[in-house]
Amino acid sequence: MTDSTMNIALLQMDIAIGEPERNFAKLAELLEKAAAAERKPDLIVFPEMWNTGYALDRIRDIADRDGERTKAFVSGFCRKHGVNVVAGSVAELSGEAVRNTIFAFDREGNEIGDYSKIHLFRLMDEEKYLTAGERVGRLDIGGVPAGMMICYDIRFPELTRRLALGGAKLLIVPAEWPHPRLHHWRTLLTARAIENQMFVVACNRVGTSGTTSFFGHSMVIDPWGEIVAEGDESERILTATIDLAVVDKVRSTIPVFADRRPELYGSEERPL
Ligand SMILES: O=C(O)CCC(=O)C(=O)O
Repeated sequence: MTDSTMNIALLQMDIAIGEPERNFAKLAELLEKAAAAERKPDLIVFPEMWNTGYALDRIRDIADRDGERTKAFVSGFCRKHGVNVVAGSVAELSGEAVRNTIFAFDREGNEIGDYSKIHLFRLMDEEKYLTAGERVGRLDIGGVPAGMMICYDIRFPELTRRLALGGAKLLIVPAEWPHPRLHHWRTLLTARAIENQMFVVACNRVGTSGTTSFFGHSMVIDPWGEIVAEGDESERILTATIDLAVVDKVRSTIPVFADRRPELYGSEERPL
C-alpha cells in the first residue's frame, strides 16, 4: 500500500463440494501464486464457503471447528508474505451452531475481524442448516475503514448504508452467486458502490456443484460505479489497484451523505 493506493487480488476459485482437503490445497496453490505476482498484493480476498462449498446436509461434520484450521493456515500465510487477507468465508462450527463466517487478518497475521452472514439465503436452504450472525462486519485494513458482507447480503441496501455511515470506504463481498442471476449480481454491486460512494470488492466462485453453476465475474468497482476489474467464468486470480482517495473526491463532488434526510426515513448516523 503506497499513499492511498491498494493492490488487490481476488481468488476466483472453483470449490470441491464437501472436500475441505482439496479446497485447502487449491487455496494454498492460488495464494502462493497471488503473493508471487510482480505487483505484490496488499489485500487478498477469497470466495464464500470455500472450505466446504454448499455440502449443507453434512456441514456439521466438515465445518471448521471455531475456524481454527482456517486461522492457523491464513495467519501463517499473512505473516510469511506481509499481506492482509479477508479469508472469504468458511463453514465454521462454533459450539452446536454452524455459521458462514469471514475471518480477516493483517500483514502480521493478527486476526483483525470476523463476520458471520446475517441474511441466510432460503433459496439454498441456508436457514435450515446455518445460524445467522448477529452483528455487522466492520474492519480496519491498515488504516482503511472497510465493511464485510456475504453474497445475499448485497440485496439489503440498508446494511451497506449502515457500514458507509459508520465510515467504511471499501466494501468486501465474498460470494457463491450462481447463474442465472448475473444481471442481479452486477447491478446490485454497482448500485451499492454508486449509492454509498465507496469501492466494492466482490469475489465470486466459479465451477459447478450438482445442477448449480457459478459464474465468477468477481468485480472491483469504484465509488463512481466504474468497473475497475471484472473476471470471466474461469478460475483465475483477478487483480486491481485502487486509489482510496477517490472516495473522498466523489463524496465531495455529489454530497449524498450531507444531503440525506434521515428524519424522514430513518437510517441515522451512529458509530458501529
Ligand atoms: O441472492 C442471490 O441471488 C444469491 C445469493 C446466494 O447465492 C447466497 O447468498 O449464497
